[in-house]
Amino acid sequence: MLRADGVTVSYDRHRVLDRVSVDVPPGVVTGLAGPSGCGKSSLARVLALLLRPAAGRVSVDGTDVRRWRHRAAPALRTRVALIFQQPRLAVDPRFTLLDVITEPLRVARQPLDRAERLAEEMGLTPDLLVRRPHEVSDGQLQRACVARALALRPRYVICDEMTTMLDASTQAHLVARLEDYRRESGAGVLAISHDTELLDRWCGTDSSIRHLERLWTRT
Ligand SMILES: Nc1ncnc2c1ncn2[C@@H]1O[C@H](COP(=O)(O)OP(=O)(O)OP(=O)(O)O)[C@@H](O)[C@H]1O
Repeated sequence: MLRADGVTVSYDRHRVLDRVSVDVPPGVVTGLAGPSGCGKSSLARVLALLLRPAAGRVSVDGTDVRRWRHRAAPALRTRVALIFQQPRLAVDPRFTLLDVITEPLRVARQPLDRAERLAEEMGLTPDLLVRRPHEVSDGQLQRACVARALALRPRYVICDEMTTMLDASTQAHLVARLEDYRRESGAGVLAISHDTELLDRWCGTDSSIRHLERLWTRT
């Protein structure tokens, strides 16, 4: 279980999350809905060990997180992957798409051959893999970011408005690939969106949609 327990986040003196708790169990999709600005991305960054909360606890499979960002224990950090809303802000513009996908494998000193299979599954052809971000569409770049997120076989995948700026067919393709990964690996997915219709479609019957606003008034 990936768990945030009573998490508070403030920027300067502005409190955006006030003792929020959320559980992301393995194996299912958990939906997280809420209007723009309510703190969904902040919670995503906390759960991905990228933002240290002012208060509260985060644990990954029972282990409390004590260090954050680059100081976080690699064994915990690599267990949670985050897919961002805007892929252009999430990649190094000098990288080719293949570099984007292999980056976590290189950092973890793991064999790079998995990258080609991931690229193929994401519908990225070899001619696209040698291009840089400015030479591909948003949808193609987001496919590379999803492949990168899955490279180290994370136990939890957080999708923060992953498909908001993409057309319906790219959106359906990315969701289908993540569903393949979830079923095959038993990973837990946290799907974050203001689009509750998308969450309804994605989460189906074996999952729950939580409304962040409701969560924080309850805690
Ligand atoms: N690094 C930051 N510094 C200062 N304020 C921030 C920072 N990041 C977010 N905020 C503010 O915190 C609040 C919550 O932002 P956050 O991005 O977490 O919300 P969100 O629900 O994901 O919004 P959206 O759906 O529009 O992406 C907003 O008022 C935002 O302006």
